[in-house]
This record gives sequence, C-alpha cells and structure tokens, in this order.
Amino acid sequence: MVKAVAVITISDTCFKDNSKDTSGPALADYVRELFPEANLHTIIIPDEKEIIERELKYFCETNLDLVLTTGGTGLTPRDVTPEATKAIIQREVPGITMAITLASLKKTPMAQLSRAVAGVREKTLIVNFPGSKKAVTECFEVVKPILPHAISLIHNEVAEVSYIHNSMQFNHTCKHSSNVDISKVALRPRESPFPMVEMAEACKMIDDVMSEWTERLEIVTIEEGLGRVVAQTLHAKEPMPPFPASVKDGYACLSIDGAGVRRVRTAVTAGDAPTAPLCAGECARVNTGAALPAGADCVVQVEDTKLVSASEDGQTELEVEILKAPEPQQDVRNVGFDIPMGTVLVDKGQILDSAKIGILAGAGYQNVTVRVPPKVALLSTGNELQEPSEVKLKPAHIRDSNRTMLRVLLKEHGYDSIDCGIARDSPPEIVAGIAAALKLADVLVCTGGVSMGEKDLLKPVLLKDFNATLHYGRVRMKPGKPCTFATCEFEGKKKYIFALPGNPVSAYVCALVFVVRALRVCLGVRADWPRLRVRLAHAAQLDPRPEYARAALELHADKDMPYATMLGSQCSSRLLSACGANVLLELPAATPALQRLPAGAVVPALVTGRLDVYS
Ligand SMILES: Nc1nc2c(c(=O)[nH]1)N[C@H]1C(S)=C(S)[C@@H](COP(=O)(O)OP(=O)(O)OC[C@H]3O[C@@H](n4cnc5c(N)ncnc54)[C@H](O)[C@@H]3O)O[C@H]1N2
Ligand code: MOO
Ligand SMILES: [Mg+2]
Repeated sequence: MVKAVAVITISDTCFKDNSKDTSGPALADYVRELFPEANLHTIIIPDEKEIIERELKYFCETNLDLVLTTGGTGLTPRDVTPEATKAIIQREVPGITMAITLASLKKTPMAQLSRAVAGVREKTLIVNFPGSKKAVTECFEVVKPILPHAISLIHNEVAEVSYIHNSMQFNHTCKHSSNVDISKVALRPRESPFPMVEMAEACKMIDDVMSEWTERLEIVTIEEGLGRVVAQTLHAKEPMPPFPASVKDGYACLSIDGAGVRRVRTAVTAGDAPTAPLCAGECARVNTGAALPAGADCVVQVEDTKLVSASEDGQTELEVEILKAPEPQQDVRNVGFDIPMGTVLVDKGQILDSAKIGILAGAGYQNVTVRVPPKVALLSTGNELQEPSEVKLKPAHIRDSNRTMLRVLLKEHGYDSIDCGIARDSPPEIVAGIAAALKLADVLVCTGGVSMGEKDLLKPVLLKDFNATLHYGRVRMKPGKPCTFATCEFEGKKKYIFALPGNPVSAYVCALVFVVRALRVCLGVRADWPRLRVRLAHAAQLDPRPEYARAALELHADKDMPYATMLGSQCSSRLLSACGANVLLELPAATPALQRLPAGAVVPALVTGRLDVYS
C-alpha cells in the first residue's frame, strides 16, 4: 500500500515563478491517478545541491514511499539533481533510468543528454525525471507498471510481492506457473497489481492481438449475407441495362429528324423485344424501361408531343408532332449506363447492405463468400446469480441480466454467441466454466469477478489455471475500470478472453468498446465507432476517469449540432442509463481546473446505436 508520495519540482525559474511549473503538476496528476489513496506532497525548490539533498533526506526520513523529482537532470551548469540524488541514496536502481532512457531515445536523441538517477534511501524510492511536461509524461508511462511492485519490494511486503510477480508475467517472458494463493483473503493485495492502461493503449493491444486472426470464409445466399463482410470482389458479368432503354414514357425517334410530325410505326412496352429498325420520319411509342428499336437514338416524353391523327376507334395513334427538336441520346439509358460490364459490384472487405444485395441479385449472383467471425461464448460468474427465467429470487440473489444483454448486444451488431451459463465464484467452477466455453469458442466474454474482492477470481484463475497472458487488467475508464483482456493456449489453439466487470453498465460499455472492436478487427473492417461532435443538453459533472456517458441524441434541424441528453444517473449498476442510448459521450477526466462541463459544451460522441430510432 503506497501511503505517501512527494513530487519535487527542481528549477530556478519555477522557484521564482510557480506558475511556470507544468511538469510538477502533470507528475502530481499521474501520481494521484496511480496511487489515489496516497498523501501527495508537492514542492518547488531551486537548482541548489544542498537544498535538493536536504529535501530528499527530509522526505526519506518521514518515511515517504516514493519521491519523484522533475528538472535539473541535463547538462547546464545549474543542473545538479543527479549529483544531489546520488549523494543521499544508499542503493542505486540503474534499471529504472536505463528503461526511461531506452524508451525516450525512441522519441528523441536528446534523451542521451539526461543524467537522471534512481535509487533507494531507507524505505523510499527516488526517481529523477527531466524537467518538461512532455518528458515527464513519457517517462512516467515507462515506470508506471513497476512502481507499485518496486515499493512493495522495498517494504518487503511478501504477500503482495508474490501476487504481483505472478500477475506481472503479462507483457513479459517469464511464464512460470503461478503460485497465487487466492484462498487466503488476508493475503490478497490491497492495491491492484495491474497497471492502469489508457483507453488508446487498450484498443491498440486489442488491434495488435486480434489482427493475428486468420480469415475464415463461408458461402451464404446473398440474402443471408446482409451485414456480413464480403471476402471476394464481385464484378458485373453483364452490363446494366443490357439494351438501350427509354428513361421516359414517350416516343423513340431519330434525333436527326428534328421537330415535326412523325408516323407512329409501332409501340414497345417494357419487356417487348424491339421490332424492325425505325426509318426517317418514324417513331415508336415506348414506355420507361422499354428497349429502344434499332435506329432510334432519343426519346421525346409524351408531354412534349401532340396527337396529329388516330384510328377512328381511338385505339391507335397514327401520327404525333414532336414539339421540340430532340438531342441525340436524350432520355436514353445506353447499354451499361447504370453498370458497365466488369464494374466492381462489391469489393472485398465491404459490408453487404440492402442496395448491394439488390445489385448482386440484379447481376445474377445467388451466393456470396463472406468472412466468418470468431465464435464467441458468454459466461456469467457470481454466487448471487440466478437464471433470468427463475420466478422467485433466493435471499440476496439477483437474476443474471448480463448474459442476455450481451447476447443481444452482439446480435444487434451482427455477431452470434454461445450461451455458456453461470459459473459460481469458486476456482474449480470458474475453471470448469471457462474450459467448457473455450472448447466451444474462440473468444470468451465473461462478466464479474475482476475487481478487488476475495471472490473476484477471474484474473488469478486465468493466470494460474490457464497460464494466460494478461494484456491488460485495468483501464482508465468509467465504467469498466477492472476490464481485462487475456489470451491463452487451450487444446492447442489460441483463445481470446474478455473478462468484463460484473456491473451491468460496465459490461455493456466494455462489450461495445472492446468486444465489438475485437470482432471487427478479426473481420478486417473499421474497428472504431463513428464519432460525432455533439452539444450537451445540460451540464455534466466530470469523473476522475474519462467517462463513457450513455446519452440519447436529439437531432434538431434548426440547431448547429445534435444535442445529447444523458440518461439519468450514470452509476455502473444502473442499466436504465443505457436504455434508449444511441451514443456514448466521451467525457474527459476531471482536472483540478475543470470539474464540470456546462450545458452547450461540445463533446465527442461514439455512435453506438441507431440514430433513426429515438424517442
Ligand atoms: N475495492 C474495490 N472495489 C471495487 C473496485 C475497485 O477498484 N476496488 N472496482 C469497482 C468497479 S469500478 C467495478 S466495475 C466493479 C467490478 O466488479 P467485478 O467485475 O468484480 O464484478 P462482481 O463483483 O462479480 O459484481 C459487481 C456487481 O455486478 C453485479 N453483477 C455481476 N454479474 C452480474 C450479472 N451477470 N447480471 C447482473 N448483475 C451482475 C453483481 O451482483 C455486483 O453488484 O467492482 C467495483 N469494486
Ligand atoms: O469501472 Mo466500474 O465499471 O466504474 O463501475
Ligand atoms: Mg467484485
């Protein structure tokens, strides 16, 4: 447990004018995020070796767990932070500075000029960072995953260390079997050992991992292909129209005849094969879509003609007057006008919609080869869960809503899934539930048991019993913080596991932003949800985590942008907040300066629902 941290800004300039300090506040924010329960001390001191040494010693003597400095690590004569740090530490930790330098060198050759030091005095870890906000941000990312563990090691926290060792096998190569003892509640870690990754990192991990998925194909009828991703490019094997066709109901003529009286030689309605070619001075009555007789090169609509003579019974037109001289090709669709032969009708990677299916039908295709998404299994976990169909609830029980919600959420977005029931909160039951699901599916989506309680067994079971690689175990997002993405080998095949939080809204949001994304990556289609800029219809309180707020859009023709109304309390348990939502608003994390967005503020919104269905 990290109780106290100090962030020291070391800079003559910032010491004189505190408002110039940007790296210190940035570092303080990162520390608050990583150790929300720790007391945080922030000070600004000048580039004076004695003062730096005195302050570092003071913080070590007052038993701080961690001291981070920013500034004074470069080559100017006033840069003395490394010297002061070296003078007071008892053990150097060169790996930390090496890791920072290696990572920074990828971004800038200037990293060669940093002389930062990391080390331990008594029970305090001290790490020097450079003095810019950008550098602090990049360097903190590098050390973030090891800080809790390093501090536990310094404090010799045996239980925590062993758990962290096991859980830290993700991202790394040491895939030895885990010895996490999850049966002893007193030994559970008091702080999550899983680094909190940013949303963008989590998405990138999904994209990298899921893009390994090898394409699987199946042939379906074009109608069954609705919403599916086409795996082969289909061309027009014949032109559309296959004959020169009239665009209007009128008279097919020779444009060279100009205006004037014509003999109506024949009538051609749609579907009639044209008769003998027209000669000069003749026309043919035609309907929209009818084939033009040979010789005709234009159509004059009936409105631009006058009857000159007819048979006595009024059944037959004998002569008409063309009132205005027609242009060549007027109101004619020539062969291939709509679709020239060889045109790409649907391209590999496109999603079939009604128009494309119509085109394929018109072009004589009956079947289409489409990509097959991975098989998805759904598993709920929790001792408190009963089947939704059960009429009577046992004391302290609830009905499982996640499985049904996820099944239809996936269906809504075009994916089938296999229901694998409920596993109780015991390691053998969870192992059995996961194993049964992995036998049937490539992707397992389970809910519950990923947070910090003694019954939250998913991560330890995945690590220990499935030797899984955890790509991430926490994400800086609300809802969905403990969301987990893992892969493992099972019966010789790679499996992909999304362990979503049990809270219904967390499961809903994580399924949209992670699971649907992963399935889209497998199909090789655009993975991101479309983003709109929308205005808040009301003020919104910001959370320390970036938030996906469920909202309904109102589309007003007279307003410059759609207006978004959040759907009541955004508590993670309250699925009513997602009912009727067609967007997830991407609300930024609160900062000391910005705690609330006013009504009318513009925010990005992920369009996850239908915009034509709103109340
Ligand atoms: N000490 C801490 N506690 C919690 C933290 C934390 O960081 N420290 N994180 C909170 C957050 S954020 C979330 S989200 C939840 C995640 O919980 P779990 O994934 O461990 O899920 P459970 O504990 O099993 O259940 C949570 C909640 O959801 C209900 N639930 C579970 N499954 C279903 C289902 N299939 N259908 C309907 N409702 C379900 C369950 O009854 C609980 O009420 O943890 C916080 N705690
Ligand atoms: O992240 Mo949890 O999903 O806030 O409730
Ligand atoms: Mg829990």
